[in-house]
Amino acid sequence: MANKVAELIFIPIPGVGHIMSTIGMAKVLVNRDQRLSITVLIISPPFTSLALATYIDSLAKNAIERIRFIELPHDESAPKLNPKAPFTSFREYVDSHSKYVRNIVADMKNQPHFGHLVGFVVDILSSTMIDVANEFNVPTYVFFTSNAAFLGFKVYMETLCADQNQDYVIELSKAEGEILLPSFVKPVPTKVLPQVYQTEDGMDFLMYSIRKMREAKAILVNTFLELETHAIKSFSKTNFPPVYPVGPILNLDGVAGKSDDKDVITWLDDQPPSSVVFLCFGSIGCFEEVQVKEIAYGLERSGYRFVWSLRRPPLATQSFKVLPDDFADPGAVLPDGFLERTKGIGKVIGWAPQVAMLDHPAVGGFVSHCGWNSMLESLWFGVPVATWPIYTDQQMNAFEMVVELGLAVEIKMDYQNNVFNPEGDMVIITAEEIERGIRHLMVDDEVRTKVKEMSRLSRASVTKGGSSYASVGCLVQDFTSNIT
Ligand SMILES: O=c1ccn([C@@H]2O[C@H](COP(=O)(O)OP(=O)(O)O[C@H]3O[C@H](CO)[C@@H](O)[C@H](O)[C@H]3O)[C@@H](O)[C@H]2O)c(=O)[nH]1
Repeated sequence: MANKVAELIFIPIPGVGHIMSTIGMAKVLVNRDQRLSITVLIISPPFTSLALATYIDSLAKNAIERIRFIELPHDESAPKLNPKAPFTSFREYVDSHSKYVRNIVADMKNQPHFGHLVGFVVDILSSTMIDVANEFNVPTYVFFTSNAAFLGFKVYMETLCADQNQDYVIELSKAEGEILLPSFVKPVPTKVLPQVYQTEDGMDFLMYSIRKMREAKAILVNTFLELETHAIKSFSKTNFPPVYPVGPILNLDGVAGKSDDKDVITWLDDQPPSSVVFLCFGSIGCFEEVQVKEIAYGLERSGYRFVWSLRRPPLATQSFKVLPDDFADPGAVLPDGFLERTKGIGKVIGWAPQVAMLDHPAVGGFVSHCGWNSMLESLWFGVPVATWPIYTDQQMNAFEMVVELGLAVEIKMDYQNNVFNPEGDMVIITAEEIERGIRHLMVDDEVRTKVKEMSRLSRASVTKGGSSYASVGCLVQDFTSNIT
């Protein structure tokens, strides 16, 4: 009886943008085939994040059939995050949990109700767990939470490093101009390449993780063929493991925030259709006070109704130990009288019920940091985006959305802020640029029409007969092929 069940071990990393879609992937799989059973091992976060803690808490409260969650012990002796080597230290932190993974899986395998272990599904940031999967003689699959074009960039950089040396590649990516990447049709300006990979730490991580990914049996990417046709096809010319576009994988239940979440939805109920601009910068995005004020002026001048999710940066002394949180009093950083003057037309909130807001007919435009989940959510609900990327993949996502695919308008594509890059130059986007971007966002019918069409395609891709539906079918077949 037991061997009729195919068991998978999922190891997401503790970050809102990663864990939610990885668990979303698990849900898609168990809903697709009832012979699948999944254990998700939750690594305790090495930083304080209310949003993440709330999400992890919610997992224990809302049981999902055939998915069990196991929180790994919080290990005080685990390596600490080092702001000077964020990638390497985060990887080491995650890797130090291998011993718990090994023990838990060995234990589960001894239990009578446990089925047939068929594989591990890991994140790029937990790719060392491939070694643990090997100890159990099962293959590993990587679930890549960003997009195919960005994955293509990483693979290309790793290939270049194998041909040249790492320092040469870092210098190349810093040089002004454009670079041809196999996963993009258009030349990519080097100014949108992630600064985090222009350091030894970033490049070491990139090299390590892509090499590890080469050991995987397949790569699952949270994207769909109709959106990233070129990028997805570009992998067929490489010797990278097979890439399966399985998305969009969305968490349509949203991430519960505070109890007053409902107020903003009630407020939206009273606004005209497509009249409200929604500003939100993901689970980590935040700005210095001087930039906050420019946003406020830009919004006010645009005259549009708005909902603005404004988050407080961590204190410098808390660097990497605490993630952005809601302001106790946002008025303290906003221009004098701003909240009073905009009372009738706008709302400043903390953590936003983003999915419910994008689904609301009153929301007509989304100013976003271009985190990949936010991009997929905006496309799903057909809400056009104005791009304001902050770090990692976001500048390239903005370029892909605006230039490569024509599915967004630009406020900025190459912005990086000081909160996460204290040694970089302080760049301020002015109120004029913000006002211009918002006006463009709210009146550009061409982009709006394209986004609506992509919304239709994104929904079609995950329904029976769709491209991602077919990819998931192939994977399920693979997972279940050895059970009787
Ligand atoms: O106030 C908020 C802010 C965020 N969200 C949700 O949180 C998720 C945020 O995900 P994403 O848009 O991808 O942003 P990040 O949290 O910044 O995600 C990280 O992970 C992504 C996937 O790898 C990357 O693309 C990003 O650059 C990286 O920062 C989305 O589902 C949002 O709906 C809310 O519900 N309310």
